Amino acid sequence: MKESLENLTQSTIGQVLIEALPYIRKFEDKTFVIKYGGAAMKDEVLKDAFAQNITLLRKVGINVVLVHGGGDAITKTAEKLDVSTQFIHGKRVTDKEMISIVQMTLAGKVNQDIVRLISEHGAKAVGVSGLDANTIKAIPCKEAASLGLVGEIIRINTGYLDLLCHARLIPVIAPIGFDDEGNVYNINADDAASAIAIALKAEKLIYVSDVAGVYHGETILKSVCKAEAADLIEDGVISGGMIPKALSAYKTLDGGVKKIHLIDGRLIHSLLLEIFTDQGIGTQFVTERDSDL
Ligand SMILES: Nc1ncnc2c1ncn2[C@@H]1O[C@H](COP(=O)(O)OP(=O)(O)O)[C@@H](O)[C@H]1O
Ligand SMILES: CC(=O)N[C@@H](CCC(=O)OP(=O)(O)O)C(=O)O
Repeated sequence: MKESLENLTQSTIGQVLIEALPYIRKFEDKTFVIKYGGAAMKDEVLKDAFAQNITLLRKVGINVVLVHGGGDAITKTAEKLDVSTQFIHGKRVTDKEMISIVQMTLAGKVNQDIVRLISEHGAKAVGVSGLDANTIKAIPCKEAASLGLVGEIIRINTGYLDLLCHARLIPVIAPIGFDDEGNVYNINADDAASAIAIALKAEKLIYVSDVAGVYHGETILKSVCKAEAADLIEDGVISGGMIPKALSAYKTLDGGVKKIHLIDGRLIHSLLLEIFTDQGIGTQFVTERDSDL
């Protein structure tokens, strides 16, 4: 009995690996932008598994570009320094003192921790702050009067990111931007991932977050089109942090990226399941109902 169960397990494992083959062939040399956030950035086991997943994607020939968040880490650093934090519609009010904290936390600590973890698993990651090689050029966002130094991206230096990808390195990008006047801007990580995916003409943008997908009541929507999302936002079904995520997803679709997924970072190996299995997981954002699935 034990032997047959072992056989069954082996055959299942074999089946899963074989299922991955067409995807590995299809995605070789394609660019995937991954927005890394939520529990997969905090829990030690999930962090480790995520770094393994990223390493595997790179090793099978996918150009992986990571854009990380770190909102909680910024808030914690600010608290330690006795600086209070305020958000307006999900975006942090950022004055001169806060932008130093953002830069220090994202580019100095969060970014380098991710680079180290990926390197431990055998891929080579390069930390990229948006200021490095002029990667993220920004202007003050439309709400600058209330938000301060929060930026809207106007240009991505794709040359530098392409160079890293061609060298089979993994860019790990901290979402801060610069302008010609020497200002540094705090940029929402979902917005940064969107702009980078469009600029790199990515095959996919994947948001790794803390939910199983977009919920409508108890149901996880397998896909959600632009018109439905607008209704769900209007009805308050999509709220809070999901609003900027959904809006940035449709902006990315409009910018030419065809596949945008939201997956559950609390589920171990969710990235591999999404990319390399037939069923996929989470929610796909699509332009029109039943398109692009
Ligand atoms: N309809 C919805 N489906 C799923 N999550 C939703 C929905 N409406 C609001 N949310 C909230 O959006 C959050 C995800 O946004 P956010 O916390 O900003 O993610 P991240 O930190 O990964 O960028 C979820 O944890 C959930 O609380
Ligand atoms: C303007 C703005 O709000 N920037 C974000 C940048 C980090 C981020 O987006 O992190 P998460 O993805 O973890 O939320 C912030 O200061 O928190």
